Amino acid sequence: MITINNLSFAYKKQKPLFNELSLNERTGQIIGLLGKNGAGKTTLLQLISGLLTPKSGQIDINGLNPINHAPVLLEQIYFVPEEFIMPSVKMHSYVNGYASFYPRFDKALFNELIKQFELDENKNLSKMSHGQKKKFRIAFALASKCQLIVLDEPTNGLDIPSKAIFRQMVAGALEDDQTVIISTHQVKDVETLIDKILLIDNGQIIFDESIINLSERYNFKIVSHLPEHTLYSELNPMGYKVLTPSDGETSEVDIELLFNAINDGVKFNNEKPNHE
Ligand SMILES: Nc1ncnc2c1ncn2[C@@H]1O[C@H](COP(=O)(O)OP(=O)(O)OP(=O)(O)O)[C@@H](O)[C@H]1O
Repeated sequence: MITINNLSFAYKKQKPLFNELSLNERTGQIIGLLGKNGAGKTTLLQLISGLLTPKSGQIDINGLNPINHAPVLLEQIYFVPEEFIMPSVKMHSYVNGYASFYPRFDKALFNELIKQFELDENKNLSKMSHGQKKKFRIAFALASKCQLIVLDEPTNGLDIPSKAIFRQMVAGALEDDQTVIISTHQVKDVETLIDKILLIDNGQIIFDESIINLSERYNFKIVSHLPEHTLYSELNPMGYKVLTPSDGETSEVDIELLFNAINDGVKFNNEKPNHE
């Protein structure tokens, strides 16, 4: 559904940010896009959403190039930026005006989501707090039922209960034909949600792996003594957080540990472990 071939991009008077970046993602996944500050996550999301134009290379979303702004594609992409300004209108007026751009918009779902987020639909959007505005945009994005939902740092500004509600909403509100890309540094907020991890560095996707494969091939554990086959470890109040090849048990992927291990140069392979 999302195919990127040899994408190159540079901001004006800046050195190239992406150089021949390629990517192929099937429909129906929740993708976590990770990377250090300035790696280009927001820029890549904007390119995918048709808000920026590549210098060269092709982006293809459901067979269409987002930069052509075809209405049939625009009505299937919803992008929630990290920072945004809301107009001075009441929530219900905004929804009445903008929902019609999204043919699959589900008003009942929207009402349910704003109830869960404890938002008041009679409130003026411009007078909402940062976290409330963010919750409104997330609720609108999910209710849009767009085939591609792009969320840039969605949990920044959300209070602790809202982060859990966010996870439940995303997990519960999606159809099989929807793909969600979440760019975040708050990996704990999405750890139980995402199906795969993309890691961007130096203008390239340097890691592209499903959570299920990672949990089959590697163990992420807290131990008091370093095991023999430790690939990467970090000191922890309980001893060590360690990454090892799988011993046959599956363990939940610790994305922060994984991220640090990749940055430390640990090599991950595609082979399934043999425990016979
Ligand atoms: N409008 C712009 N003009 C020029 N340079 C820009 C612009 N927007 C971003 N950049 C630069 O492009 C690079 C990538 O920025 P981007 O915001 O995509 O990174 P990011 O991975 O989302 O970063 P962060 O994690 O800090 O949010 C940075 O070096 C940034 O300074």
